[in-house]
Amino acid sequence: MKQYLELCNRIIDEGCWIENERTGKRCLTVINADLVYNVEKNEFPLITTRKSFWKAAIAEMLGYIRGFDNAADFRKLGAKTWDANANENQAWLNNPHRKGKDDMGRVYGVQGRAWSKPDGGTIDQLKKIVDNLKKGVDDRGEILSFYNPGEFHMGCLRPCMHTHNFSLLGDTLYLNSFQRSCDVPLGLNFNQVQVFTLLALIAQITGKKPGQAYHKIVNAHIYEDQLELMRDVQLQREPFGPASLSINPDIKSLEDLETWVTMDDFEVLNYQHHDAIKYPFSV
Ligand SMILES: Nc1nc(=O)c2c([nH]1)NC[C@@H]1CN(c3ccc(C(=O)N[C@@H](CCC(=O)O)C(=O)O)cc3)CN21
Ligand SMILES: O=c1ccn([C@H]2C[C@H](O)[C@@H](COP(=O)(O)O)O2)c(=O)[nH]1
Repeated sequence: MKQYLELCNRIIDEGCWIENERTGKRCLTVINADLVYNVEKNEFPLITTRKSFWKAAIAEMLGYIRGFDNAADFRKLGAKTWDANANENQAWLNNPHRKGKDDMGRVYGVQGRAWSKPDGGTIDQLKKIVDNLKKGVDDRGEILSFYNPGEFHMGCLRPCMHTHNFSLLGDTLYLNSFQRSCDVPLGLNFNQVQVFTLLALIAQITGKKPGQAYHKIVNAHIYEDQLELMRDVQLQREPFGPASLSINPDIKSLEDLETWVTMDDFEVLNYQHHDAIKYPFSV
């Protein structure tokens, strides 16, 4: 929580106002933030100065693991977060690659599970990582990348958290996650949960101990219509102590994650929080 508050305060104290063409809004922006989550000690990085809808964040991550390309599939798991980008952005609605209502195109998990090869066929990046880690192998290239510039025109949004790089030191699994663009009031609340949970889950299904997750953010911003709520409401609240995450121990394989796992398999313990805040969302 401390590192989240420090980043919010830094944006407010030192941020630069930058015009964003895609959304038509101004963003108060800083460059570079490094957040660390202690997964080993189960210090779940949940925001306490407002209610966090952490189940939707985990549902989103599970959808990426499953390679979903459709906002309706995310909704069924419990995340409405892709509805707007799939159905309300004019540039995407006009895009000939859009396959109809709720289609997101070749984004995130599609790249993670079915990266197209130039000579035909696809690459399942996640399966290769899980298979290697299970065998105790870290080839120094255990990288899950959603960032495929050759297919940006076939998706509704370029991935923000675009790369997850796993590392094994003995029996301990580490994760470095890279994010190019971060909506700090809305997105980061989700992204922190996702980085933590991704390491916890991959460690669990590969039989490794989770260590630290390192989350690097490049462009961290607050949209102009979110600033007042952040500065005058959320940042005026006293944070509560940390929560922890409990994951169903019966989840043992990538196939389990792909088939029967639901949000009922996740529980948060000791979550004390202030009231929800409804931040404006920019499509
Ligand atoms: N401008 C913008 N910010 C983002 O954070 C973002 C995007 N666009 N586009 C792609 C995804 C979608 N994400 C989202 C979308 C919506 C919420 C959101 O509305 N959260 C609310 C309520 C969540 C709920 O009820 O489940 C929140 O209070 O956190 C969060 C993240 C993160 N990403
Ligand atoms: O996981 C996510 C996904 C998206 N965001 C935010 C960051 C930006 O505010 C927008 C994406 O806009 P771009 O013009 O493509 O940078 O969505 C996030 O914080 N986390």
